[in-house]
Amino acid sequence: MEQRKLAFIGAGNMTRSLISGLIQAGYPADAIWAANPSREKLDSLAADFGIHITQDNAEAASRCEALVLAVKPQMMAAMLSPLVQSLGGFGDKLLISIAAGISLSRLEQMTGGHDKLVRTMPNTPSLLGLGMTGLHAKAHIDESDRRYCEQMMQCVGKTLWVSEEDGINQVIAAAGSAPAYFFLFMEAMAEHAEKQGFSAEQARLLIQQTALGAAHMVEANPQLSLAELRAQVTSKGGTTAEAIRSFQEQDLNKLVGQAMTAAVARARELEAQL
Ligand SMILES: NC(=O)C1=CN([C@@H]2O[C@H](COP(=O)(O)OP(=O)(O)OC[C@H]3O[C@@H](n4cnc5c(N)ncnc54)[C@H](OP(=O)(O)O)[C@@H]3O)[C@@H](O)[C@H]2O)C=CC1
Ligand SMILES: O=C(O)[C@@H]1CCC=N1
Repeated sequence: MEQRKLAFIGAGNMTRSLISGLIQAGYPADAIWAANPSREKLDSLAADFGIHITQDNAEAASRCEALVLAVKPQMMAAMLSPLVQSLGGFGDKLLISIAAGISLSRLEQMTGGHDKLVRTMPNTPSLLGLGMTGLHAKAHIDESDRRYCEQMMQCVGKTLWVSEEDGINQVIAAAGSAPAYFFLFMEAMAEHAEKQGFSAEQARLLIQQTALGAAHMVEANPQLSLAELRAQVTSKGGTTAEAIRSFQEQDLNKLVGQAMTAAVARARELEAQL
């Protein structure tokens, strides 16, 4: 991929995932900067990946052509305001936000009218190169900037462009927040398995291997619908049918739909607040 000078502002979990993926994909460490107020995460990024680090956001930003805005949504305005001041604007730099709940128009305001912006929504499996990232940009963002963002995110997983900005909020519900839904489901299964006499370690093994196997089955069989894969496990008059009947009696689909709707509602609420 194109190797622009790239700065990460905020050196938390998502930054670590992205830097790890970029380095593994052959992006030169010398072209990457990370900035963060506290030192510890920076030191460990420098030790692990050999990138440049600084506690001064303006230093990282001024040295780079592309910036990943990787602070918590609630910190974005407080981070950008002094940065805009000390740089006197972002010039021709490409700004890539990974934050939930901050719209492009709000980012434009926070950056003093800068409009070379791309919104992305990754998720934590990016840490393992198994991420899923949604991307959105307004029509004026050119092809090379789009390709650059897409290739960066493809270093840590798969990507999907959404044509409407609200699609990013739908990506949050279906992918950004979604690893936690699967963890919650696995927690519930593990808790029950433990109650039936398995040790915590045994319960985790049973459930993690099954979840992994199920995800691989989906990936390896694109010709089969999810319902068909489920049908393959569900023998007529058998055990699975009873478990599925029990889920459906509780209207699992409605429950899941409500949870995803709640995630989108919260993302929209943040967009209105921040
Ligand atoms: N976690 C997830 O599953 C996902 C998160 N996101 C988005 O990614 C973004 C980052 O999340 P995540 O990596 O999990 O969060 P983290 O809290 O792990 O990282 C945020 C980092 O920003 C640093 N920071 C705080 N203030 C500033 C500042 N003024 N200048 C520079 N750095 C600052 C913090 O430093 P310190 O700790 O030293 O205060 C921290 O290291 C969020 O906007 C979130 O919405 C998107 C998709 C998935
Ligand atoms: O929970 C959150 O707000 C962030 C965004 C998606 C995943 N974590």
